[in-house]
Amino acid sequence: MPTVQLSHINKTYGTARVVDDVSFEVDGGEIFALIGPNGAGKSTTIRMMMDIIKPDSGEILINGDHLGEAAKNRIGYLPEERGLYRKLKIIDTIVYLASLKGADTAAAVTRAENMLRKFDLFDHRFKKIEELSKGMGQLTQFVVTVAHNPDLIILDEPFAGLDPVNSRLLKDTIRELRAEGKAVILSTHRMNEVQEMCDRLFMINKGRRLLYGKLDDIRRQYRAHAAVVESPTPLPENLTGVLNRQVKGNLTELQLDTATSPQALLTQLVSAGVAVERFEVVTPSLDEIFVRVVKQS
Ligand SMILES: Nc1ncnc2c1ncn2[C@@H]1O[C@H](COP(=O)(O)OP(=O)(O)OP(=O)(O)O)[C@@H](O)[C@H]1O
Repeated sequence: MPTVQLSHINKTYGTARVVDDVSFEVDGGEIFALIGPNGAGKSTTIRMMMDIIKPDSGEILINGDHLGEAAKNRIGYLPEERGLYRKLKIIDTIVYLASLKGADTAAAVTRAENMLRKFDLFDHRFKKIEELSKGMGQLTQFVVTVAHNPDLIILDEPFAGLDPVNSRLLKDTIRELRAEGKAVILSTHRMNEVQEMCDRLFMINKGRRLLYGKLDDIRRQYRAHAAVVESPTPLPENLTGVLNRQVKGNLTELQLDTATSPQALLTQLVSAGVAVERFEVVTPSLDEIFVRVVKQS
């Protein structure tokens, strides 16, 4: 059973349909990206998953259940606008919020303390939130988000403002949560992070689905008819199907016509006796796919 399942969700503000027939599901043990340009409908979709606002129509199920209190307690949400009570100590914040979620507070504290150790925040656990730096506050809020051991973890721009070391620590921790079987939804504008972290994605624009599927499948689908060849000797001039070539040292990037597959090019190179040291089909980055797909829509 999927951890979260959205079926045919619609939301209209005034006359604007800001979420239009959106359906997707996220399973335990995966990191799922919810991406799209500004104003696409991501936050509205997340707010509906959190039951902060209601969809006009459609269904949202958490572990197969409708969004009641029990189902909502299975969610951990890190909002983009961070907000913890500034006068409260880290440890008290964790206890308070875990108890609000109906969790065993002792278990939540143990879980949180282990994470605080990882983030080098354990010695700060009796500090007030207002005494923390921005990055420390952000990591603390992440710990608070997952302390009650939720099944579904929704993270809105979780890496914003973190230094490279903390960013890596947080990435590792998110991967560990995936390994524990959690469903993680990552909403971000940083495509390199999606490419690095996520198994599947949903791209929304103007409330509608643009892309939905496995990251690898999507990147393969948008592969260009191009290949990069590394060879110590220049490539033959008379290769069939090559529209354009760019040479940089031992590397040559070849643009192919639509009738010529990269495999056919490789066969030609091998039969011409070229010493191919590396051969790579050019796969666009998610960033390039994002720009292309949004422009087309
Ligand atoms: N409370 C509201 N009342 C009216 N319109 C709203 C409301 N909330 C959001 N919208 C509109 O819904 C659309 C989607 O907004 P949403 O915040 O979901 O986008 P987003 O994808 O999260 O964008 P961003 O990446 O900029 O955060 C926008 O056109 C926005 O103006």
